[in-house]
Amino acid sequence: MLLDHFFRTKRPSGLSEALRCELASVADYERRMLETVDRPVVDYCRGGAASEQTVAHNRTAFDRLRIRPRCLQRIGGSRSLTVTSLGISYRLPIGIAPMALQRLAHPEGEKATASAARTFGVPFVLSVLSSVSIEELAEAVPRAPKWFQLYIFKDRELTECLVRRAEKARFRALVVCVDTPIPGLSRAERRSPLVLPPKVTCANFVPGGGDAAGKKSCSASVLDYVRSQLDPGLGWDAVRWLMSITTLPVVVKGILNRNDALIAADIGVHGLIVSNSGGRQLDCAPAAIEVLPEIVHAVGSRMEVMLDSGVSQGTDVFKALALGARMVFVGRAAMYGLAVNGQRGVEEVLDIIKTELESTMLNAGCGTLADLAPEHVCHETEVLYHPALERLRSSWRMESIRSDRYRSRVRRRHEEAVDIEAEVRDACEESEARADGTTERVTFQQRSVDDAIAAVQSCPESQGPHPSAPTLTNLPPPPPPPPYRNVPLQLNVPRGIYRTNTNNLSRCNETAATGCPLEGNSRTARTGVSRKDGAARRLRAQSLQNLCSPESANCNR
Ligand SMILES: Cc1cc2nc3c(=O)[nH]c(=O)nc-3n(C[C@H](O)[C@H](O)[C@H](O)COP(=O)(O)O)c2cc1C
Repeated sequence: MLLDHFFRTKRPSGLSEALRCELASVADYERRMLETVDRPVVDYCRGGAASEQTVAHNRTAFDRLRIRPRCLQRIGGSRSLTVTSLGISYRLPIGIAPMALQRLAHPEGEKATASAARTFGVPFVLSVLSSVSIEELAEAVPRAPKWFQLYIFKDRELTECLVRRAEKARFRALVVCVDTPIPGLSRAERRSPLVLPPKVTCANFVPGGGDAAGKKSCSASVLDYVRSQLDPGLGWDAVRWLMSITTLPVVVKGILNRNDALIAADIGVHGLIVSNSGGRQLDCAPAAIEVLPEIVHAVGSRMEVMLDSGVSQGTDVFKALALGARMVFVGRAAMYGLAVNGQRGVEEVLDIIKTELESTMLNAGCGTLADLAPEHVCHETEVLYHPALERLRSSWRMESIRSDRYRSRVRRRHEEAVDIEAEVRDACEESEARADGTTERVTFQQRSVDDAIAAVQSCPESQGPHPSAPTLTNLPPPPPPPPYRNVPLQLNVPRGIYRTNTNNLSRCNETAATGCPLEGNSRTARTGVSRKDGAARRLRAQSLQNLCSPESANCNR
């Protein structure tokens, strides 16, 4: 009954085509899940530790990375996404992360998720806190590529027993979670505690679910018992111990620090998963994707570095793989699919992510996983604060300031008595501020882009390949700009763009004679001044200017 209450009747038995069309992304599945299961289960699936900053941060950290495509890469016909991990070949570089108590989301629980993983040829990691036991799962989905996640409990006998059961059930790897010295603090759970329905329990710890392990506890508070077995006193020797009792490859999950990664490599673990457990353990931890590059840099050549936390779309997978992850795991994304439509839902979620990954790869110029490289990803700040752009910006700022000065002088000229002497003085000062001998002003775009490229080429960072500007530095020198008089005057130019253009001046003359349709023209037709003949040219420009001024008798506006 209680189980029915949790799996409310809202769950569709099979998704209609129309409904499936609405589910085009993992976010759609998340929204749909809200209507499918009860609030405490929603909180259990979506929630994180304490203020849930890490949960949010996992998302924003991915969003702040930009994908920098390469073009015309001669992408061949082979589009395989196959990856080899821990000696086994998988069809996708995506796995399903361990998640406890999946029968809360769907009656089939872990069996459905593992079946979906088998369909897609990806690894499924069974949580030690699963609601389907090791043996039950192995029997139900014998051919799914299965890994087993465990904690090293206070009771080592219990831990060893679980390892033996996983080995016997032909699991392919052990994933030891090291970021959980105590259970995560969930505020949502504190507000509305999750009451497990009788049929949903930690199946590995109840009689019938196993042998010695089951005898340790069969009370209703199995979960509490398992939680009490978490050991904050563990050290790296415990991982060494685990490796000593099994022949299965050991993967350490929950690494966020390069020093820990180095220790893991030193003691010879086979792989690690850079993870903050989806923000469910330490609030305010860094996003996994943020620390991935430093960890890959530290130990990537010595072991397989994988990642989970925050992966919910193909672009996330692309970014993680480009930054050096061998494989990524999805947690909540799979759980949402499971809650909405069981095995089918998980398959659809995997299909969405796979399709998005393929599309991202092709659009970024990558035909195979081997083509993905760090050059394809950069942080948004690298784009926004690149030295070349800084030059561009400062150039723009200066032009704007000059432009404002110019405009305010024009206003004054029309509103107050014009002090020609002061104007001439101003013009001279302005021309002094420019490089000596400059008699013409070029457009903002031309000058600042040339400056920026020159700056990048001369700055020391650009001597070697600059990670964020490889193409800019490799560019041949830009061709000389076209002769100045050939550049047509732009009417809707941004503030600060003026130039000498006799054609336009004469056009302005013509329009002035017939009635000036565009006052803006007059603003752009300004003559530059040099130190020598600044005053004279300035005066000439001003008289032309006045022809088109609003006060001009020809401009009836
Ligand atoms: C509902 C739920 C239960 C989880 N249970 C476990 C668990 O039993 N053991 C474990 O190591 N990680 C557990 N995790 C963490 C996942 O393995 C994984 O690190 C995390 O979900 C990845 O982040 P993502 O959900 O943003 O993809 C759980 C995550 C969720 C969402």
